[in-house]
Amino acid sequence: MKVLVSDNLGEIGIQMLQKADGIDVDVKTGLAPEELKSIIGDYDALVIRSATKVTEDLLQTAGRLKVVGRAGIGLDNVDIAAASKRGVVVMNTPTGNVVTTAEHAIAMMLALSRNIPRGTATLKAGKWDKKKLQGREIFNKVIGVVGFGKIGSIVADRARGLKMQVIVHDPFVTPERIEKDGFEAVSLDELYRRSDYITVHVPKLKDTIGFINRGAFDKMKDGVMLVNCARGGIVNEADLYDAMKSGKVAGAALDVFETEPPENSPLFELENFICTPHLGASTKEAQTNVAVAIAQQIIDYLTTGTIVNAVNVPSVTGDLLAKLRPFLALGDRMGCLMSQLICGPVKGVTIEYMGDFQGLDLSPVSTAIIKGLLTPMVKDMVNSVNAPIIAKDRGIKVSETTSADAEDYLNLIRLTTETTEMSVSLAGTVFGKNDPRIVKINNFRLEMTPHGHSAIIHNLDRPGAIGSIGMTLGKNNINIGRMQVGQEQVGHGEDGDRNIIFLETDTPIPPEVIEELRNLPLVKVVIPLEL
Ligand SMILES: NC(=O)c1ccc[n+]([C@@H]2O[C@H](COP(=O)([O-])OP(=O)(O)OC[C@H]3O[C@@H](n4cnc5c(N)ncnc54)[C@H](O)[C@@H]3O)[C@@H](O)[C@H]2O)c1
Ligand SMILES: O=C(O)[C@H](O)COP(=O)(O)O
Repeated sequence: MKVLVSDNLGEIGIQMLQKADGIDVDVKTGLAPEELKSIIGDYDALVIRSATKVTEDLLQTAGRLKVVGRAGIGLDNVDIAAASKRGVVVMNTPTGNVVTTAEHAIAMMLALSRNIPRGTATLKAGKWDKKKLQGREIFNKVIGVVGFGKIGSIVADRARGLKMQVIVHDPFVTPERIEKDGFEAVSLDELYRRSDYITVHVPKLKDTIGFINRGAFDKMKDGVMLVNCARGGIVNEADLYDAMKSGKVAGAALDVFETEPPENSPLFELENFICTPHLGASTKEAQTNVAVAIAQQIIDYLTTGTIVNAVNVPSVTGDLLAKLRPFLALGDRMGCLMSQLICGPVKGVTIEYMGDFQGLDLSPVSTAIIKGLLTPMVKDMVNSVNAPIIAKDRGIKVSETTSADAEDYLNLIRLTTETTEMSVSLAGTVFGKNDPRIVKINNFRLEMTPHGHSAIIHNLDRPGAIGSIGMTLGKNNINIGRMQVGQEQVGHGEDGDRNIIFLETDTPIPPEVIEELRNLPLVKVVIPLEL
């Protein structure tokens, strides 16, 4: 496995990757997009921060790429939809730099309030501007925190420690939750109206781009101070300039910009504007945290398939993976078997989880089923990242249910597929700890270990039927490794007059032998299977 580190990653992360068995690491930072494009085809994993742009164009040439690991939080520089379509897992490290970034927001607020950057610059320039640089206390001032996620909630907590009055706006967090943490939840308009300081900690989304704009500034208190250590573009820089010029905003501190690095920003000419070059996460501690986290996540994914902190596929930790593995294997095989039993375009899939699954999150199992079902249709294009997307693109409606009743089993997964031509249902279970079995196909009960070369044969339940099948295979030199016979249920547990025979053979059954079997008088249906 080859890993390319294309942005500055803490040395400890590079060392971890270098020490990992079976992993080769190249560190090539500052590459131009064309240079990166020319080499990305050699790599299984790409480790980035915010500088490398992972575009659709780049991904098109990244034939081997399995995972993009972001040492940090923001993924604005990654085309996640394009990565998902190509089956590339995108992971980040959502917690490693949150304390550091929250501290940066607090530092910006204090630096702004006490004119620290100007004090430093003027003094170094030989001036003693003591009179001009009078600041303001933050004690008892109102700070409005916009976005009460990981960073916003730490900022709120630190501001409380500084004896500020903290008000919070986050439409996706209940007021009860905000109040439980001891803060006042308010509407955005109220936050604008009451705050002496406003600090922004929201992601850059369709709804948050430019949402601190002229209209927002108009609603703010005169003399407000603004801090943005979240993402460039959340604050409209042209409107901020006007609001500062007019005196509405007494000071602003930006760590992030609409364009990074910003070129000739008019804000730079304003004395009460301070800034840092996207330094929010840049402390030794945070960079160690995110480097260690991403290196471990990449190693785990490449060596054991464990997925942690992926944004485009459910996280499956090693522990959970160990418990889920038998069900993942069963789900994948059930999907694969189903794809060979149906004909016609698939309209919908219903997955029923019945019985005891020890409280496990089964969404990865559903993805494994869909992947198994789609694999024969789209081959290598499908994997556990893009399976749900491909199903959706094909108009396949997937529904899941759970219930306590698992018939005679401890746990049972029933998969029903509706195509334009038929409806097929099959059920599987895990025996013991790790033994997947198919136990029902439509109304036929059986006990099938789903792997290898096999065939399903429907025959009339008459003397000589099974013998004729065995003879035909023997005559053609095909050894039966295992044979199971089940009976059709016609209702209330009664058996019908058809058998279903499941055969495992040592070698595939050639098409001409399948035809021979189909021509036997008591045989009705022969379906060859490769599982
Ligand atoms: N400057 C840096 O170096 C740096 C470092 C780390 C993170 N960040 C950025 O900081 C921001 C916050 O990161 P986080 O880890 O706290 O994210 P998070 O996902 O934990 O929290 C974001 C919060 O914003 C809320 N939110 C979403 N839309 C909102 C809206 N319209 N109004 C109010 N609240 C809204 C969400 O409900 C959520 O609680 C992100 O933009 C992230 O990219 C910057
Ligand atoms: O999203 C983040 O983690 C921060 O913006 C930090 O970005 P950086 O890793 O490029 O400093």
